[in-house]
Amino acid sequence: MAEQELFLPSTPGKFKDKSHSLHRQFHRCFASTSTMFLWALFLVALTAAYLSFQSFVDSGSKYFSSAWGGIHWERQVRSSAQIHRQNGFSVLVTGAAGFVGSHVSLALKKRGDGVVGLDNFNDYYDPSLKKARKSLLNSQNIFIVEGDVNDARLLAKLFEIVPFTHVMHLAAQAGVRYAMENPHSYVHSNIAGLVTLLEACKTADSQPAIVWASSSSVYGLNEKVPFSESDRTDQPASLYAATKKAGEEITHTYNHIYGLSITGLRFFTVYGPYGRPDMAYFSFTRNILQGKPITIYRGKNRVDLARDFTYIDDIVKGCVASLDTAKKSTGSGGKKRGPAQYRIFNLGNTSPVTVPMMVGILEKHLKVKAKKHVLEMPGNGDVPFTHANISSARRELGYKPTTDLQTGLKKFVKWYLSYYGYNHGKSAVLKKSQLGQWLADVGKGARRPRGLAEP
Ligand SMILES: O=C(O)[C@H]1O[C@H](OP(=O)(O)OP(=O)(O)OC[C@H]2O[C@@H](n3ccc(=O)[nH]c3=O)[C@H](O)[C@@H]2O)[C@H](O)[C@@H](O)[C@H]1O
Repeated sequence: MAEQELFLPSTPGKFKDKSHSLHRQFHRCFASTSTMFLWALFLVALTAAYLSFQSFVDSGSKYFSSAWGGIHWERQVRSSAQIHRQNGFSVLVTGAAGFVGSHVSLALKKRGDGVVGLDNFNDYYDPSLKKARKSLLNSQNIFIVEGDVNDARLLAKLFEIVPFTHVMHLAAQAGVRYAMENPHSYVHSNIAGLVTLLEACKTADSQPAIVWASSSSVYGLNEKVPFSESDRTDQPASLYAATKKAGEEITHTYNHIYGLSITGLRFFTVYGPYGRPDMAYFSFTRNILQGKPITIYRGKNRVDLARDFTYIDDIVKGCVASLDTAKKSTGSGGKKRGPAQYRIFNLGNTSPVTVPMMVGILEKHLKVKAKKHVLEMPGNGDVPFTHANISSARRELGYKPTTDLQTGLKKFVKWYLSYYGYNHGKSAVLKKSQLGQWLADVGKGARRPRGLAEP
């Protein structure tokens, strides 16, 4: 009985009650489990929806933030890449709205090659100058895609649309001293961007040959002159130089593993019309015309700094000759099929000029005396001098610079005054009569500077 009581309800009611409450509990429990299940399902669905929305936004952000894509865009890319000469190239020029990039693009297009530009139009210096270069290229039917070399999807798309035979890689974060202000921009463009581009090139079927811009700054603190390609390059003085040196090693790796044909060009302080406003000859011109002082750095023991200033037209010839002599890449679709060409050349002028002498030439062409502040070179990445040995480029590329600094700066000043006018930004320091003289002496055939009445 006691046992029975253990297993049977003492009263049916009680039992009934108990079973009912158990049933209710079970029901409640089931109900709450199913509610929980439904809630969980709802939460999972919500999370999934959120995540997929996020990834849509992430992947789509490129569409939102950049101007590429679409049928019209593809048509522009195809048309720009069209070749108009026998055995011509189709070239992707990165940094096409930049100084060297715009000049090289125009030269290639002029001789009938297909050219597609790529540029992110960043604001390292006045983007309106980049827009002006873009307009110039557009007028010659060169289309510049607005985008970043770090955008792998964009690069894949471009290679899908055009079977580029060559890539002229000139997009980079330039400037030696700015690396102390914004070091990450150098890593972003000169390292990460380079790798993204090489990945796209290596995967392409067939792979393009690559010519790209390294820098004289890789010679760093070397004292042996002139600088030869076989000299040591393991003591860079700036992060800029270090990223260019890293670029040389990285391109070598892609050459070795994937069979990409690589030509690296060590440019020596390139100057000329449509140049970079951050460079000394350009900012000095602006300051001299505005009556502002210029700072001239001087090395240890009061030694003048010197550069192997190289005129843009000579550099363009070196770039084009590099494309012409580049052998094909041997790989395709990410697989190497044999050893590929790997070259490095100095593209300099072989006649260094000191910074004070460069200022003297500007003063002569501008007919205005500079207000000079001479300052001990700060330890900000500068090197005391550069001087290129170009025998290798002469032999292999037929490279022969023909413009000395006098002539090159005369052409630059002529362009500067026709582009900006003589009172770029601030009040003019040149009188109209002085300008008339200048036009007679220097600017024969030049357009009258903007905003200036006939002298
Ligand atoms: O060959 C290169 O690979 C590099 O060339 C260029 O660098 P640099 O040779 O340093 O040119 P740039 O700045 O014009 O200074 C010229 C001289 O003026 C001196 N300088 C400069 C500024 C100033 O205010 N005062 C001054 O004396 C300065 O001390 C120096 O002695 C490119 O910018 C760089 O991107 C890279 O391509």
